Amino acid sequence: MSILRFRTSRPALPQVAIAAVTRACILASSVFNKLVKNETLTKDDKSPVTVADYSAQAVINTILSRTYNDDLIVGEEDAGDLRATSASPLRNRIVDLANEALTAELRPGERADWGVGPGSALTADQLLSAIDRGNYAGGRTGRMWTLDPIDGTKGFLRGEQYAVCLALIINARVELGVIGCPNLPVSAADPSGPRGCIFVAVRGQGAAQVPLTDPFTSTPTPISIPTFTQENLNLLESVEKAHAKLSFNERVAQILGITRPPTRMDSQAKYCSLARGDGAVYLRMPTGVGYKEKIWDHAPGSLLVEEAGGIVSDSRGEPLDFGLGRTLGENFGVIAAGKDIHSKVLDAVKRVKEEEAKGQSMFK
Ligand SMILES: Nc1ncnc2c1ncn2[C@@H]1O[C@H](COP(=O)(O)OS(=O)(=O)O)[C@@H](OP(=O)(O)O)[C@H]1O
Ligand SMILES: [Mg+2]
Ligand SMILES: [Mg+2]
Ligand SMILES: [Mg+2]
Repeated sequence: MSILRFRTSRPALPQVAIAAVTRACILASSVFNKLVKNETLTKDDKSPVTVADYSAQAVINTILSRTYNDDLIVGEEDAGDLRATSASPLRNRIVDLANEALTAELRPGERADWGVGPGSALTADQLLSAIDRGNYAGGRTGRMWTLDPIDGTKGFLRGEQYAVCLALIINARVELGVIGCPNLPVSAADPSGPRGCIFVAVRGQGAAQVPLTDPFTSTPTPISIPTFTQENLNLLESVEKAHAKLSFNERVAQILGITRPPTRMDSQAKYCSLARGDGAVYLRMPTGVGYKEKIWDHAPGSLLVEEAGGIVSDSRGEPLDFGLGRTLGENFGVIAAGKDIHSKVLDAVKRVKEEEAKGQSMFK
């Protein structure tokens, strides 16, 4: 196949990343309607993973490998559990789904030399190896991709928000972020209107949204964080209580005089909503059980917010460090907000931390 040969001229970066994310989004939304019980596994950390997570990672890693064959990938999933003989029904389903997504007809503006389209099917072994190309350990130097094939798997299983998330990191700095949100309304002003958005951010070039139905030929809509009035200020936060300390958020909201209820949604759809002004502050504080945040859960979202004019930091005000490996290191949480609000949130967060420390010392 010509697409497997080494290429001397590489295709434009965002287009390939958008094609990969779009195909994975279509795969995921088609799986949702047909998902049956034994197509979800529980990983060692007790979190769920479905045939959609595995096949989306296989599809995106395959496209990246065909177009940028030297690139390293830090991906969430690995194919270990799929290699057991007992996993053959699951494996077969993943192979079918991944090949269906890879070989689907080209869409307007899409090109076969991006590694997609009819004739690009792979064997089970090739697809399992593609999943395992995501096992890179990450680090401070060099060029790597980070992939969360389905971010918010629990949201996906509930039929709510989830996101396909891909970022390019060079020397620990996120240079490109692409996030696909199949269930997110194209316009928050029309929540029952059309759904499915792709968000794209390129460092130094801004942030934009394109519809999932026509990502290549439609004109991208630039997005930026607006100024919020006190009445409109609100928090964006996790749905899952085990993922973030929501009681902490409540106290921060009280200090900031926020009256509008929080918007709870799964996945990096929170960063996307913030970047286009559907919510004012994404606050994610550690629950205290020692969970380390993963780079694929924040890399594209953080660039999207920065390119939309916002600031992303941890709860000390330090930038997120994407050069530490697969995780962000010791967990100090995440604060993302527009430039004018971020410092106020940071001050409120510091105050709540002090209150908590005092509260704890009273009982010593
Ligand atoms: N214990 C714990 N603490 C903090 N975070 C955790 C924890 N467990 C999981 N995760 C990660 O949360 C990702 C899901 O995104 P959110 O937490 O933002 O959304 S939500 O909680 O589902 O609403 C989720 O991403 P996916 O695994 O891709 O779904 C996890 O990476
Ligand atoms: Mg997961
Ligand atoms: Mg995730
Ligand atoms: Mg995931």
